[in-house]
Amino acid sequence: MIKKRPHTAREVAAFTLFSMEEEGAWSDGALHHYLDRADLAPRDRALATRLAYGIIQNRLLCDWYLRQFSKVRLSKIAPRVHICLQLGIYQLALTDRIPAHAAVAETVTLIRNYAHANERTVGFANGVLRAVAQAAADNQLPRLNCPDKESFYSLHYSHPEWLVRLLTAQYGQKPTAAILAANNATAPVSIRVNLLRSDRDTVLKRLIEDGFTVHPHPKAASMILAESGDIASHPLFTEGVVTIQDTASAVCVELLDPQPDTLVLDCCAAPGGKTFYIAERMHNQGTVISCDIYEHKLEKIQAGAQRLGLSIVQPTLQDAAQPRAEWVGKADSVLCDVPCSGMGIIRKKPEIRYKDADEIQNLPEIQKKILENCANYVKPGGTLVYSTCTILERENQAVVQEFLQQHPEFEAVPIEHPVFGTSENGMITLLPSIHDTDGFFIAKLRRLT
Ligand SMILES: C[S@@+](CC[C@H](N)C(=O)[O-])C[C@H]1O[C@@H](n2cnc3c(N)ncnc32)[C@H](O)[C@@H]1O
Repeated sequence: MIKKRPHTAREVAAFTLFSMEEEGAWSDGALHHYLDRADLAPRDRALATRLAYGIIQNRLLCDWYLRQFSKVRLSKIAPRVHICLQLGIYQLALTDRIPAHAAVAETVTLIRNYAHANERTVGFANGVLRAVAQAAADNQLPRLNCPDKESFYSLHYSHPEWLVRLLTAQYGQKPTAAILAANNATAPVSIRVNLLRSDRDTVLKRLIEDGFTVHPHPKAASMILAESGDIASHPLFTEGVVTIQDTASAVCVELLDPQPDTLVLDCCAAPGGKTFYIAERMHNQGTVISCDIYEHKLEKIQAGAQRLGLSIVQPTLQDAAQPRAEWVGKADSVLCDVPCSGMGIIRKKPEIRYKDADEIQNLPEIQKKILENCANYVKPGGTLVYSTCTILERENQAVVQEFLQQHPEFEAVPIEHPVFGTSENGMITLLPSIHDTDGFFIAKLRRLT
């Protein structure tokens, strides 16, 4: 992290982007780190947030504009200078409320102060930004000229072309455009009420009294949607009355339908969001074995269970791809919420879209191994749910279909849920563009023998 204390919204945004580039920091963690240190007025906090996320959400488009105006190749521009130029171009070309002179002057100041730039580089950046500002003022910004719809969407919505092509092959052109647009929109914060401690109406009333803009989810009975406010700092959160959880995750647990006094195995459980809802739906009666492969992540499960008063949760170190003899045939319900590419949660973590395509190529192999192994823990008549927070079929339907072909002892269970509707083949994909949730896949299976 950058040691200096940021003093302006643009410094917070720049430091956040530098940390992501230089240390691989996540956008939300880095942004909050610098916002906490900056002590900005609410308006400037909002501007810093908008700039940081705006650049991540529009990086490819900003670079395209930069290429049109820069005589220097992008690969030859130093990383911090490049980030500052993206910051300037975003303000000049893609927003309409920020005065151009402030965008140019403050970007040049950032380059001078934080990008280790010499006068020649500062002059180059100044020239590029002034040219963009002039073109924007004259309504003469270059128009995207792309050979096909996919390459146009890729630039227009700043998603890599391989991802756009994959989504188009799966969902079609128009639905893909809607998904990409939804990925760049602001997601509401969704809150789930711990029904062991309160009820939705009471929580809604309290949050409204405390100045939050909240309303009940129109289709998910357990959820509240908040448009603003820091729920995690509210006493209702610290006292374990509410959890921040996407509606799609709640739907996943509702389809698993865990019952009190049963044994549930949550095989890839950290940080524990679904485990907590499972234990709440079991009225804190029975056992939830909550596994993860990383020991340090088990502490998060433990802390969350304690906060919510859930004593039946047992955080357990276990590789879900490796057999554990004493669990075979014992569980009433098994949840495999497997590691995935995360291409459904771009709305919340915008940088996920830029993951290396090769790095996520082998995920289906790991996912199949986990499903294959954890299926052995389900007792006859028991339920197996496979889920991911991605919308790529190769990690979803393809994994489950192959599993079902090889395991006639399992059958798909038709799904009916108010948030999604019905699915005869036991598989559903929730989409930000349709369901206003994270992109999420859920398959519900039953063990016959
Ligand atoms: C999608 S996240 C789970 C989210 C969690 N179910 C929740 O609702 O909060 C996947 C988790 O699987 C864990 N994981 C990855 N590989 C694993 C493995 N082989 N066995 C068990 N856990 C694994 C990761 O550490 C990560 O915490």
